[in-house]
Amino acid sequence: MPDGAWSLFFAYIYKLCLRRILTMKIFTAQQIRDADAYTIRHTPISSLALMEKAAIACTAWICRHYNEDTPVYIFCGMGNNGGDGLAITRLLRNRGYNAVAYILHHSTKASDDHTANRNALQQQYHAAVNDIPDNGLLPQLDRNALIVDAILGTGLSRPVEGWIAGIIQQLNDLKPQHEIVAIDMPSGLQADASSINNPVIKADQTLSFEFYKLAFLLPENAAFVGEICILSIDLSPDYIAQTPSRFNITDAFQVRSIYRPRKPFSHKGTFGHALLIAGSEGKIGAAVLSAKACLRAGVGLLSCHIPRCGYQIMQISAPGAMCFIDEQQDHSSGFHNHVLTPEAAAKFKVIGIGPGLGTAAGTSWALEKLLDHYRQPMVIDADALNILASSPALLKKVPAGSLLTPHPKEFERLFGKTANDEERLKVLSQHAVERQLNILLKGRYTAMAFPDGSIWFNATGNPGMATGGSGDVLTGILTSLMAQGYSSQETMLLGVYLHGLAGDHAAAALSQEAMIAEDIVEFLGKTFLELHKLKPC
Ligand SMILES: NC(=O)C1=CN([C@@H]2O[C@H](COP(=O)(O)OP(=O)(O)OC[C@H]3O[C@@H](n4cnc5c(N)ncnc54)[C@H](OP(=O)(O)O)[C@@H]3O)[C@@H](O)[C@H]2O)[C@@H](O)CC1
Ligand SMILES: [K+]
Repeated sequence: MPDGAWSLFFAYIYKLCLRRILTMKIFTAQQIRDADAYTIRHTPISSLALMEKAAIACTAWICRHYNEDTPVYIFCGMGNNGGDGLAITRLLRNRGYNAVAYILHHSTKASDDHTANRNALQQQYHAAVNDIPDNGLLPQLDRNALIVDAILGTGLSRPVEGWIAGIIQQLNDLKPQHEIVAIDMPSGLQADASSINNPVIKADQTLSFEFYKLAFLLPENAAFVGEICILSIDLSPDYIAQTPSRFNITDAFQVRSIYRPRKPFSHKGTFGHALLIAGSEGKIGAAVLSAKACLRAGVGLLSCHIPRCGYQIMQISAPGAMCFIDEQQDHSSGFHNHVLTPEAAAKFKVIGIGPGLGTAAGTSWALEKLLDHYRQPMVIDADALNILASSPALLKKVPAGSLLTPHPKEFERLFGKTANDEERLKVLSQHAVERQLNILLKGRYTAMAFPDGSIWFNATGNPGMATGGSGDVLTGILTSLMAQGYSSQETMLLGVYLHGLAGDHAAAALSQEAMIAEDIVEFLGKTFLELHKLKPC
């Protein structure tokens, strides 16, 4: 290749990598509007051309997923979201689809780009433009038609009510006979605030421009957003790089840049010695799963502190793990003894505690003693969190930098109930900052709060992972990564990503229904191999 071609090629790859890194940011609706305005000001693209780019990307997506026989009804609002819908109608018509736009007059004034696209559509396909006046009725839809929701996007300024709320309700009632694809946002959904109890379109698919919106990642909005596809429209990388975002989402490239492949002269001492305190009578399985995951995730040495009843089970199930056997038969109450002196504590690079631990009085007492002596960051999960939840004084003793891994119920026990998911995120972040802890709130998009106030979301994983023991596996992975020298933040981002991806591989091989927690452990190897193959950007 000639020199000029090489430099163009490298510039293209650089831009791709940069874009990947930048689109991990989750912007507010206002920031998205600013990105739009900045792009129009600083690059040779007009706002109408940007809308055309967005419409081309949506049209291509629709054509990939629905054939030309599908009647397409595109409901458009009066702003630029509606403008997108009008442009999509024209582009679908150009490709031979029977697409018809219905403009809902919820406002007396249309945006400039809406008007321009209305005129363009009308000029080319006069019959494809229909107006529904304020208080007007929806048309009768053909069988198996596709509904495109281009009513309201990021310009939503208040909860929807009245006539337009009724339209949203009627469109939702047309499911499941008709699928709904939402353009940029399901109409009625607020990008940055809770939409609980508001009328919102229930999309099967949301085609979002450039970024995830915070609302997409909140469990309370799952029924509105459906599947998410992020379509790039080349918003200014400069704006994106310069603009701070409190919320972010991890991706493979970022995780790859955290992951450190092994050097040829490494030995097991290089990868740390972890102490896992887990298990009680009837819950030794949790300890085993966690231990297996810890070993599979690459720890150098693993010691497990378990009650007497678990000794043989652990040795047979996870022969790679060493065992400390508690004096108690059915629960542990002597694990604090490992850290009574700084020399003893220094033996372990990290302590992971909680899976299947139980909340016996002796266990609570030992946890308090452990926290009195141990000042290194720990991984704290399950029953250890439940013990902390029962004693605010104990929670205060958790070493700074520790990693807490509550599921929503445990979170509520620790930090109280909240009215909605937006408030829950605030509480999550507030505790991470005030207590200087890393707290990950498990969910479809696990939210990871850092002590600096930022929140990262993870997108790997699937509903098949909602199975007993999945959390124990995560604790094992996190403990393993911390033992190998990853910081608490690196551990959270990398560990949660790996756990989800291993779950995705397990689901692909076995189905979401049939996969069990052990399978997540089994597929960790494939996940590491996949990460290894990626080149860090
Ligand atoms: N960002 C980008 O880079 C790009 C963005 N693009 C697209 O632009 C979209 C944003 O467009 P936008 O700003 O015009 O806002 P939009 O969502 O159409 O709504 C505004 C209209 O709704 C009205 N309205 C508001 N609230 C209401 C309510 N509760 N109930 C009823 N009406 C309500 C409001 O009128 P109002 O009544 O407030 O005077 C106004 O008429 C974005 O989502 C994406 O699709 C792409 O084209 C390309 C690049
Ligand atoms: K929409």
